[in-house]
This record gives sequence, structure tokens and C-alpha cells, in this order.
Amino acid sequence: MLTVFFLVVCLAVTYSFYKRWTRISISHIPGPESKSFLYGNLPELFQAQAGEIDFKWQQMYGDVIRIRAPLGEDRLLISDPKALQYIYHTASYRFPKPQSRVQISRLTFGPGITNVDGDDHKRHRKVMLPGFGGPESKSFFPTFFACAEKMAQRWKDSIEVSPDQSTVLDVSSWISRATLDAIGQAAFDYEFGALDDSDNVLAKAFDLFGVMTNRAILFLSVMDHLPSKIIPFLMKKFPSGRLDHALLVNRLSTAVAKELVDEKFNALLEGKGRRDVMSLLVKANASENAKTQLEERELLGQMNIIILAGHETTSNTLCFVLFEMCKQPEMQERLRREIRATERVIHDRGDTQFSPSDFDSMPYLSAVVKETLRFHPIAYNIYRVAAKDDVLPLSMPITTTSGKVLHELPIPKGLHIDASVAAYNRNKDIFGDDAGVFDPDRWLRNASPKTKTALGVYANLFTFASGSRSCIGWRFAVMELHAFMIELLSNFEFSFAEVQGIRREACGVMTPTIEGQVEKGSQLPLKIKLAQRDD
Ligand code: HEM
Repeated sequence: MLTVFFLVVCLAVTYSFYKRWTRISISHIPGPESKSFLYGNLPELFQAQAGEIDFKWQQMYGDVIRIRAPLGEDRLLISDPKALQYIYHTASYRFPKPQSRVQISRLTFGPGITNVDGDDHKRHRKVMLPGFGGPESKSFFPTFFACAEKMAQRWKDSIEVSPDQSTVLDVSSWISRATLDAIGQAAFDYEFGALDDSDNVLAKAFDLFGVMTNRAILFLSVMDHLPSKIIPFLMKKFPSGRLDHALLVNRLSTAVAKELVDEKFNALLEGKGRRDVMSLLVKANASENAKTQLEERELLGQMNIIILAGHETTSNTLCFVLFEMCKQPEMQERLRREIRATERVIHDRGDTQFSPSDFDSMPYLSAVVKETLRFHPIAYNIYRVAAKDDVLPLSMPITTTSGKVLHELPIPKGLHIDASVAAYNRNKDIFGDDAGVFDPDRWLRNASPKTKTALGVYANLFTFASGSRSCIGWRFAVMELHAFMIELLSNFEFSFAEVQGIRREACGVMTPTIEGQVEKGSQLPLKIKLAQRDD
């Protein structure tokens, strides 16, 4: 049996080599030398700090770069606005995700919006959209605020008992648990209780921290060239720690999800439908016709995806806001002054809570949110494959290695494309010559960046991707970021704890780690004390 299996793998790999050598070539596109036939340039891309090599290559070769994947395969690393707009917006269903990533997502979450394609994806997205509109996201603002307040209270308790009225906390663990609770309440009307329990099983399971090893690089690349049907078999036959962990996440979170889907469905039948995302999803699904309705296993997959996509992303973004605020305390001070001034207006009008309409009087806060999303995009690279031979439009012509100038780029079916969100967000033509500097004021000088090619769903950033597969939860995330920042900055002063050397670790999502302690996973130890109040 195993011999037959290996024969199939060898044939598949040989066939993919044959196809590679007889198709349109992109080997004339400038790019870095490959240091290894076995791994190509991928270790440089996946094992450096997030975006670091993207910025270097962008300076050397421009916004369309040929890189090598394992076994001599050519790929493109792209940050060109027009090419990205074509791939993610205009022709998005002609550029599906690589099958290795689709299969891992299926294994971890079950079938759901991130791992289906074409008409199936349209069906999933249609049922999910009603839960993620503008009014719905705004309605969760008080929930996000309450979670931030609860965390802030714990920090105050810790400061109160300390002799020097300050505390050092790993804020990455705290914020990750607070955002897990926030997603539980807003998306499912469910209490994960992660803030109350630092050993929360689900919070620990959803910590998918892991730096890409050479073995994983090779494994994923080979998976991309095998017939999709044999991949689940291969995964079972050659288990690994990461895959076992994915199965554990699936088991734990599906158990919670199953209980909730049943509860929401019964509530709907009894006419007691609630306003959380999942209730809206179950309701939208019930009004679909039988052909387009999501099956129960798809609803469960959806919930698993929302738990992960909805908490690790916002949580890590919040960590990088605090990181910037510690680097530049004057920004922290300015933000606090703006929040306090708005607080006074709110009290004067007889309210006790901030609401999304107060954002209008906090332009610096919104500018800090946008600048953090630009400068520290948590999903720093996103991946696609050309489903057929195609032609990419370009914002800037490319000069090939033989000196020919191309105004558009023919690409072969099967070409892997790594979109560099990190590099696009620092494009000097769009964001200015100082695109490499963290400067929230750029958003006050120009509310939207100058570009002929509109891309992305928020502020012309590519942080939430673009087009039919753009982040469905972006409004949700923007609300949550504002709520947490108001609460944290108004109450506390943050500075770096003794440990220095925070890294932007390139895991599935970018996360802070400490130089020399990467194996310990996400960490952001900060010194926290109560902010002075004059009133
Ligand atoms: C700062 C926070 C966030 C960032 C930077 C972010 C970024 C992204 C990006 C780049 C994608 C596209 C990935 C790809 O196509 O390969 C995506 C998709 C997605 N995001 Fe987010 N996200 C954030 C927060 C959220 C939240 C809060 C939720 C849910 C509550 C969410 C749910 C989703 C879902 C379901 C998809 C898949 C959409 C589809 O395939 O149609 N995200 N996100």
C-alpha cells in the first residue's frame, strides 16, 4: 500500500515538473538569488521578522519580484497596486488560495468561509454578511468596552497592591484573553471566561504560535503539487505536532460551537432570535433556500473560523499599538489628552459611556488606529495561485533581466503569488517618502492616501485585503480597536519593561516576541502605571 502511495506521489511531482517546464515562464523577472535548491528563498521570507525581507527586496527590485520556492519553482512576491487590485478584486475567483493552506484550514476549522472557493464561497459569504454590517459592528461597541474595562480593572488591582504603584505584565497574553472574551460575547453571546482564567483551555488551544521550519516549508510546497484528494490521507499517515494541535483546536472549539448552533436555532424557532453574529447567521441561513443553505458542519466551521480570525488579529494589532506608544511616549500623552477631552464632553451631556459617534471628536485616535493597521499589518503576506494563464496589469513597468520593458505581465496557470501586504502598505508613491516611518499625523494631513488604484476596504490599506474575499470582520475590528484603546490609554501609562528587543515574529499572524526568547511564543512585557488625572 505504502509503495503504491509513494509511486503516486513521485508521478504527481514528476508531472508537476513537466508542466512547469512547458508553460509561460517568469524567470526573466528580477529577484533575489536562491540560496538553496531545496528551499529556495522561502526561509528568508518566512523566518525573518515579518515584512523585513519584503522591504529590502522592494527597494532592490520594485513591487513585482520573482522569488524561488523549493525545488526551483518560480513564484511572485507582489506589492504593485494594480496587480493586487486585479488578483484580489477584478479576477478574485480566478486566483484561489493554495491548496496546502486550504487543507490546513479545513483540518483546523472544518469547512467554512476561508477554505471554500467560487460559488461555494459566495454562498458562505452571503449568509455571513448580515452579522458584519456597519450597524451590527457599532452595536457591539459597548461589549468591547466592557471587556476592556474588565481587563483594566484587573490591572488596577495589580497596581494597587504593588509597593511602587506599577506593575509589569505580559500584555499580549492579557489582551489575547480579553479579545477572546469579546468575540465570545459579540459573536456568540457566549462567555468564554478567558480573562478569569489564565489557563483557559480554549485560549491556550487557539495560541497557534509557530515559526515556519524548513521542514514545514518543504512539506507545504510539496502538498501544493499533489492531487488534493490524497492530502488528507497524507496528513493522517504522517502526523506532526502542528497537525495534531490543529485537530485538538477543531475538537475543542467544535464542541462549543455545536452547543451554540443548537441553542441559536432553538431560540430562533421560539421567536427569541438575538443580535449576536451567530444568531444573525443562523437566521440568515434559515431564510435561504435548501440548495444554498449552509449545512450544520459548515455553520460549525464558520464559528471556529470567527473565533480565531476574530481574536488573534485584533489582539496582536493592539499589542503593536501599545508597542508604538511605548516607543513614542509623546504620542501616548497626546492620545490621552484627546480621550480625556472627549470624556468631559460626554459627561457634560449627561452620558457615562463613549459611543462610536464620539470618534468624530477623536481624530488623533482614529489616525493612530489607521497608522497601526498600515505599519503593522497582522496578516503581512497573503497567498494565491493563478487558476489559468493570465495577464497581470502593472502600475509601474518592469524591466526584465534581458532589458525588455513590460507594461503588463503574462503569468502561467499554477503560479503561486505571495501578496506582500507589509510592502504595499509602505509604498512611497501612495503613502509618501516617509512611508517607512510610523507617523499618525499623515492621516490628519491627508484623510485618504493619494492613489489612482483604490484598493482595500479601509483607508486604502491592504491590511484587510480587498475584493470578494476581503476581511468580513474589518468594521468589527476597527470598533474593537477604538474601544480598547480608549479604555487602556485613558487609564494607564505604558513603558517598556526592562527587557528590550521586541520582534515582529512572522507566524501565521504577526505577533510580538522577545529577541533570544522566540521559543517562548508571543510576549510583550510592559510596565504599567495609573495615568495621572487632573480632574
Ligand atoms: C486587525 C484585525 C484584522 C485583520 C488585520 C484581518 C485581516 C484579514 C485578511 C488580510 C483577510 C484575507 C485573508 C486572505 O484572503 O487570505 C481576512 C479574512 C477574514 N477575516 Fe479578518 N482580519 C481582522 C479581524 C477580523 C475579525 C475581528 C473577524 C471576525 C469577527 C475577521 C474575520 C475574517 C473572515 C471570516 C475572513 C475570511 C473572509 C472570506 O474569505 O471571505 N477578521 N482578514
